[in-house]
Amino acid sequence: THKRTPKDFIFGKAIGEGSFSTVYLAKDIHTGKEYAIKVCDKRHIIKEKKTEYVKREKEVLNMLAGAKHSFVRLFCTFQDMERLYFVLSYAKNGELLPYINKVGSFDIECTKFYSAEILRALEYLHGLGIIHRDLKPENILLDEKMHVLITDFGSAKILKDPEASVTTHPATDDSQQQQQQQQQQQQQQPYRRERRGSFVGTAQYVSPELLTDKTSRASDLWALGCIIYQMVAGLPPFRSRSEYMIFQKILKLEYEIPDGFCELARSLVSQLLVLDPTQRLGAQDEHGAGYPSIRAHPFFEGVDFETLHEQTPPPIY
Ligand SMILES: NC(=O)Nc1ccc2c(c1)=C(Cc1cc(-c3cccc(C(=O)NCCN4CCCCC4)c3)c[nH]1)C(=O)N=2
Repeated sequence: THKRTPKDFIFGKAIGEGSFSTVYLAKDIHTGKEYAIKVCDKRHIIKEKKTEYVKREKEVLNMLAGAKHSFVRLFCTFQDMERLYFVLSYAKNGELLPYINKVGSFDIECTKFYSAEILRALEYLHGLGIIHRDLKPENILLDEKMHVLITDFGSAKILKDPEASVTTHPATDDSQQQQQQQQQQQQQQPYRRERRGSFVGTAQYVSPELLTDKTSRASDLWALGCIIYQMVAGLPPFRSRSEYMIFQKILKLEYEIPDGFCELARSLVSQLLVLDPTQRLGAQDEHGAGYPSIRAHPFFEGVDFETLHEQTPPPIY
């Protein structure tokens, strides 16, 4: 097939906004197929010193080419003078977040199903030595049949030695960190520390170690805990009017379980929202062998993890 250009597509509405990109619904003129095309402005990426993030996203998407489901696929890339184009899967039902907001909170069957689909995706991702690092309901998409497609790997980390459970970065001094955090508050941007190799995702889902410069696959397990909490309660566990206040609550593990919160979900969430990443449920499971200790939690009683993708997702109402 010849190298595509923007002229091969009819661009429709914007369906997503990344920090350095806009995602458009687009139709391939030749096949009529719909895609999501992520368009990145070259000048902005260079100015913000984010070329590494764009390269990393393409590298991870290529590593995921063998995954049969659970992740958006990268079909092709091309560029023109001003922009880079990533032709990605179009997830017809969009992000998980509007569904949580629409129904207020998920019932237990929905929470179990979608938590299990996200866990299966993390097992595959971590099995390849990839940490997502910005997992949140906006990056969990739903395909035409309402199955999960994980997206946005711009913040991902590829562990060189997947056996290494934690990688560390030289910590910045507090004053520099606080100053940067105050800067971030004004911008209300996803909190990314502007230092070589260091970043964090989005405040509400950031694990404590991401704030103290240590990255591990357990960071995604923390985000999973936050997302399960949010499916049950309707809101994320750590909330405040500023990102800095959210970080303080995370580091103090300051969150509440509302009345009526399902006891089994509370038990699972409390074993994932653990400050020490090595003590989180699943953190001690053997690398590359999935998360048997999370699957075994009573919350997932009755879930058949091996046939999730063949199952009809429970209705969200
Ligand atoms: N940062 C990223 O990588 N972002 C990406 C990447 C790939 C990608 C991506 C984002 C996609 C986002 C997306 C957004 C949408 C969408 C946008 C606006 C509206 C809708 C929509 O109305 N969906 C119907 C379901 N709604 C949901 C909420 C309740 C009412 C009914 C979908 C569909 N797909 C996508 O399909 N593929």
